Amino acid sequence: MELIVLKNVTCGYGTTVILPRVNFAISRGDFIGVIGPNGGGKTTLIKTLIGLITPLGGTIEKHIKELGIGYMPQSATIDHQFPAKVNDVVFSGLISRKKFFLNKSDKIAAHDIMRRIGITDYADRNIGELSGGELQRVLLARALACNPQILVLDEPTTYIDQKFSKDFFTLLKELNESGLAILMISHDLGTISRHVRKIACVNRAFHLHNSNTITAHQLELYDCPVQLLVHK
Ligand SMILES: Nc1ncnc2c1ncn2[C@@H]1O[C@H](COP(=O)(O)OP(=O)(O)OP(=O)(O)O)[C@@H](O)[C@H]1O
Repeated sequence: MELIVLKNVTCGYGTTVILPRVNFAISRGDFIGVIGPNGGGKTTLIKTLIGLITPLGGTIEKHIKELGIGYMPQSATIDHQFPAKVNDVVFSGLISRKKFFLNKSDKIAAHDIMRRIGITDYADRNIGELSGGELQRVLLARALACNPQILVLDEPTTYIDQKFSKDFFTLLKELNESGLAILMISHDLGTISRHVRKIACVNRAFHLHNSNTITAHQLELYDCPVQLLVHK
């Protein structure tokens, strides 16, 4: 079942085209890794998908509910000094243009996801006091709080340690197997290959590779220079 369909979508800013004519669909149960060099357009693509940037051309069809997309931004882009408590940041994932007040069941669902991610102990702390890894967990809980149909992750594992990384991918696998579509940007092709089903190569053009393994030759064909690292 297709959740989002991009038809000839051109992504960019003002008059600057970053990705021309992208054709691609995200379906229930997809797990897509997004790779590409710095400045290739990965974040631009994701921001276009979730509606933070208006496409310069083409159409995006969305067959999802209100708050159907959970977005975990790069933690480096977050203002750590913003005076907000962990609880409030997680609950903010449930706020939309149509819904400004949370009911009891929203809060129970948000607390449940906080428990699954292991952040209940610091629910009342200010986000400015958290380590990079702790903040990343909070951002993941925020993205999942709305029980989304699509989860979009921008470099989610930058600060997290090996132990949580394992729990993190186990949780993603469980959610994905129950139908959640996941789109994950990562510079680590080893991590991508181990967890995703398809790979999107983004370098000022968009190519969808329908497998989780990719060779150096294929990366060259897609004009997508990414280092191939062997993980042991
Ligand atoms: N708000 C903006 N206005 C104009 N150009 C922008 C804006 N944001 C990003 N860009 C440009 O768009 C291009 C693609 O950037 P983008 O952040 O999408 O790349 P990326 O593939 O996510 O890179 P990275 O791996 O470094 O995070 C870059 O050249 C960047 O300078």
